[in-house]
Amino acid sequence: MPAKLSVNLNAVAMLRNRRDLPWPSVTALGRIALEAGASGLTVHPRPDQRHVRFSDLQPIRDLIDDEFSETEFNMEGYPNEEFLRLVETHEPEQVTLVPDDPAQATSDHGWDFRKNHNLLGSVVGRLKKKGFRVSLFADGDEDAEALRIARETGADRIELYTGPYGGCYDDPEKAEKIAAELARTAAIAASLGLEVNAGHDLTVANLPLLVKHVPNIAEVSIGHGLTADALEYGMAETVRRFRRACGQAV
Ligand SMILES: CC(=O)[C@@H](O)[C@H](O)COP(=O)(O)O
Ligand SMILES: NCC(=O)COP(=O)(O)O
Repeated sequence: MPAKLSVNLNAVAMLRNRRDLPWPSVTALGRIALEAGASGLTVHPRPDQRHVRFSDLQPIRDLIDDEFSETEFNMEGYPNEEFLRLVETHEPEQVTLVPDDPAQATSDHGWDFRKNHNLLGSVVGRLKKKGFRVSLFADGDEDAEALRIARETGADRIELYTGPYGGCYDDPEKAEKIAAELARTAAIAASLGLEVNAGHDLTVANLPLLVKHVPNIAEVSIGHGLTADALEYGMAETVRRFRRACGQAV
């Protein structure tokens, strides 16, 4: 089954925030992405609202409910009380928990599952009680014990952090090596009953090798590289290009 594509709208929101004007519209670009066959929309409402604002969340929820009910909303964030309240208010189908410090420039590492198993156990328990699918951001080099701990939190999925893989755009040998390590981690995760997502710095160029090595990726969430391409090809054509790169028949 080819990986599904969830379009991350952070970069669209970042562009919108440059001026006190309502364009580019996060929901308008989200609609084009879903019309072109994306399986969902992802946002990462950071505490400083540098890009996606809390006021963007309900319009995205309404867009999916009213016009694309077969697609999904995925919210990413650090599980502080503010974020958990946003999740419980806007009810995304999936919540992706990341260990980000508010001052971080971007998400650049996964959870230390051994160190955070109490925090994650309690937060995942709260989210599972409310029926959310929970994914935990992972470095992708975890051993079986760490992945077992991740599974024992009650989480449904891990999301492989593919930043280092994306950074190998000029080093095919290193890309191959990292893809093989991600495949190893994904296979152990699957054997423990965890589904596998992936995301960060993925592009049309690097997706084919990743999905070849890691055929059990359920969903990739992509924003930066996809938005860059959308400036060149338009959002609709870009989503089709990324879907093909995931191995989808388009
Ligand atoms: C979790 C992850 O890798 C990305 O989805 C993250 O949302 C990127 O955040 P910025 O768009 O703020 O860089
Ligand atoms: N979880 C990854 C994501 O949503 C987007 O990451 P990027 O493509 O903006 O690097």
